[in-house]
Amino acid sequence: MATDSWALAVDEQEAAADSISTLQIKDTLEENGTAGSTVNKTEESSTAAKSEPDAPTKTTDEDEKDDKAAQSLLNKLIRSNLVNTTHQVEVLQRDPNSPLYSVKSFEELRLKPQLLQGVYALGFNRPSKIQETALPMMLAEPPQNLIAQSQSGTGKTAAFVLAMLSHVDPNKKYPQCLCVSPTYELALQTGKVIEQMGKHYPEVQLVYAIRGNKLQRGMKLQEQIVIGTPGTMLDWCIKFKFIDPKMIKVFVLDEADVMIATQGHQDQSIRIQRTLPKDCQMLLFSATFEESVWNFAKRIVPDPNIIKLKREEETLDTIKQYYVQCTSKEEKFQALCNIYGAITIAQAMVFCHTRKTAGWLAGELSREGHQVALLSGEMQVEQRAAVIDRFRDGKEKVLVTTNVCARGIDVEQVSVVINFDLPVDREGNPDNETYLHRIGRTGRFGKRGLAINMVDSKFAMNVLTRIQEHFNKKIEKLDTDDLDEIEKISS
Ligand SMILES: Nc1ncnc2c1ncn2[C@@H]1O[C@H](COP(=O)(O)OP(=O)(O)OP(=O)(O)O)[C@@H](O)[C@H]1O
Repeated sequence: MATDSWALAVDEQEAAADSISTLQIKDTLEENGTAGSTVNKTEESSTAAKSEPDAPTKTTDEDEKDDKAAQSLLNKLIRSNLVNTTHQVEVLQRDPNSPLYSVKSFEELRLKPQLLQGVYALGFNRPSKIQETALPMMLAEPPQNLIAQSQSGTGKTAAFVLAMLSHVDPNKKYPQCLCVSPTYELALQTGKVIEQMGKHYPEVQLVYAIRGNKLQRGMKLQEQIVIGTPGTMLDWCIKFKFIDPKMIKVFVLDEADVMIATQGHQDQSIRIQRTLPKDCQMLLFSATFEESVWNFAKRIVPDPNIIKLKREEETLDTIKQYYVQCTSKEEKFQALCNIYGAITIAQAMVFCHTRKTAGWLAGELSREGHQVALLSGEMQVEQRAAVIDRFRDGKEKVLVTTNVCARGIDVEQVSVVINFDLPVDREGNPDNETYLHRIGRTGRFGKRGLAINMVDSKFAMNVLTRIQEHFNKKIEKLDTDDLDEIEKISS
């Protein structure tokens, strides 16, 4: 296929994606004026969050698009620290005979002093678990390829940013590192980390290869690091030749699991990769590692070392589970009020099936005098981040949300989870995984948690029974008209 025809196809694809969404980025996110960033922000929009502010209230979870990119951005926006992890690192070396290095301090990595200063300025005292093993591999000579998987917030971004900054030659004024991110906003977030970590290394410059950042035809980029989305990056390499791919030393593909969720991104990334020299270091990161991600990773990264951080098994062992039998949503609301009247609940998350129910319930609860936060799919990502942030700070005591909206978001201090509606999939079958994930968050770190399920129909009772069977754990019946009985559950 001629270069121009596929580039046109990419353009059309991106334009179509852009027209769906209208995410506004807060000023704080757009402060990218430093380190030579040449970004034209006026034309940007994104596929990260498909918000529909004027759309009528939808009634099914189906409408609440499980948008991985939005979720990932949300987690980044609200996170101020490393995720607490006791996970084990699993390492698969390309050459099992070569010694495996891991470092316990940043000094051991012999970083450039400007970069060490940047690391400390960010408040990092020591490498995170994934960084302990990944950094020596990434900084090794000759460079090693790496596929790394660990949950969000474990320090992957900081690790590859440090690797890119370490590998560039600031005296050479052309691109040497390419970093591909699934969306404009995620690229911007990574760019921010590059700017912060490279704060004391101003000779290294960064440019954003994103739609709307229009460069003059025929120009050659002078910045050493280019970060962007696959379509534009590909154009800049092949169609416009702003970048000479043959000079690239490090290629990073971030958020591979999000990347493959967008049609076309996979092909574009592979096409970029094919233009790079054989000895270019290929690094791929992903929060999850299902088969599709793995297949993609293998095509992008030849002869990889592989690092995996195992996710902690969620368990229902430390959680007391109850159900309350009702006949309507009004009765469920009353039961909820009774529970609140009888026991002191530090913070609770209440899950509803639809946005409509969530909105209604939040309204009723605040009329009862509760400090309620509502997290809903129609909110823009940044509004959602603000809501979670306030809840995490304890400004609100109850967070009402829908399952889709809150998936993958960790609020660890919650002591009670209430399933106002039980989680079901689109066919109406019990969604055991979501149940475990919702409930599992209450019993973290050995603390005892409490989960209360509201049942208002034969259908819901059947779902509950199947959940019980699946986990082989009894869910006790709770009579919410009996205050003594409710009091007992909190002891
Ligand atoms: N060694 C470290 N010490 C302290 N904080 C760190 C360290 N490494 C990273 N962090 C901080 O922890 C948070 C998560 O790190 P980072 O964004 O690199 O994780 P991630 O695995 O890339 O997550 P995501 O997949 O969501 O991007 C950030 O706020 C980052 O500044």
